[in-house]
Amino acid sequence: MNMLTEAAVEKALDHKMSNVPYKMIGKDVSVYYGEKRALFDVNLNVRENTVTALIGPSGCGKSTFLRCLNRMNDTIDGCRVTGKITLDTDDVYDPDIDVVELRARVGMVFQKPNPFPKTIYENVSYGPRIHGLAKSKADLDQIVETSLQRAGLWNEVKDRVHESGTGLSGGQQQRLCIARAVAVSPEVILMDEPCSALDPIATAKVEELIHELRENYTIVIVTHSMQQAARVSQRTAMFHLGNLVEENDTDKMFTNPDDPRTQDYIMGRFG
Ligand SMILES: Nc1ncnc2c1ncn2[C@@H]1O[C@H](COP(=O)(O)OP(=O)(O)OP(=O)(O)O)[C@@H](O)[C@H]1O
Repeated sequence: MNMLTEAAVEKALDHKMSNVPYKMIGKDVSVYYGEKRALFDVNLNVRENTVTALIGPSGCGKSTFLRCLNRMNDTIDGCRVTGKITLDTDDVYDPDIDVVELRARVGMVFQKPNPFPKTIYENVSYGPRIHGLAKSKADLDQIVETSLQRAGLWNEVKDRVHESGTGLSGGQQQRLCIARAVAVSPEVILMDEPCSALDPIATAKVEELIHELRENYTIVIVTHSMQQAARVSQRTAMFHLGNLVEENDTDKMFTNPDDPRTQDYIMGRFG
């Protein structure tokens, strides 16, 4: 298949996004930090094997919504979430759900690469070990290798997996964090501005990786970069002042959005 045909197929697939099933459903999601309300009845669904970008001006609630998806807001004192979020058929906020298990199914990559101050091997093998995913040392070795391969890092580190993860470059550290998230076989990966601390070359590598990861995982990414949202995502959701303004196929959002606030934000008129 030549490049043109491939691009045409990709485009056609993008236009069929409305047929892609939902992996996560957010219904009437509101979030309060003490008295302050940060999200207002957000209805946003995340499609399977799709990259969904969350955009909007600073403080509009993108990270707050992202953190609802794997209950990371539980760790913030005074934070209260109402509404309903499901992962497949499971209620994410069911009091009986095992939150550690949930966060393995819905992994997270943060803004600043945050490897543990341990070896590359230990960074990637920690999750599989605590979740009992490997029966033997050989199994664990295999998981580490596959995860580093999926994160596009294996070739760069295969001769030094027993050296410190913090000795890697910023971009390599972020790919190590992606390998660490991938190692526990998540279904969804949440990324909160994963490239904001990276230079353009490292950013391009991570973006390429996000594109590849979509084959096996559902991805939700918060980004301040309109170019990045347009490059990596198939669906885009625009937030403003705690409200979901619009959610649509990414190419429609960037060419013919339904809401004037989306148009203004994309054109750099506010935010
Ligand atoms: N831990 C917290 N305690 C109190 N208020 C918070 C907390 N985290 C976020 N907020 C408030 O909730 C609102 C939404 O913040 P959030 O970080 O979700 O926005 P954002 O769109 O991700 O912003 P940015 O693009 O600047 O990261 C803001 O008004 C913010 O001040």
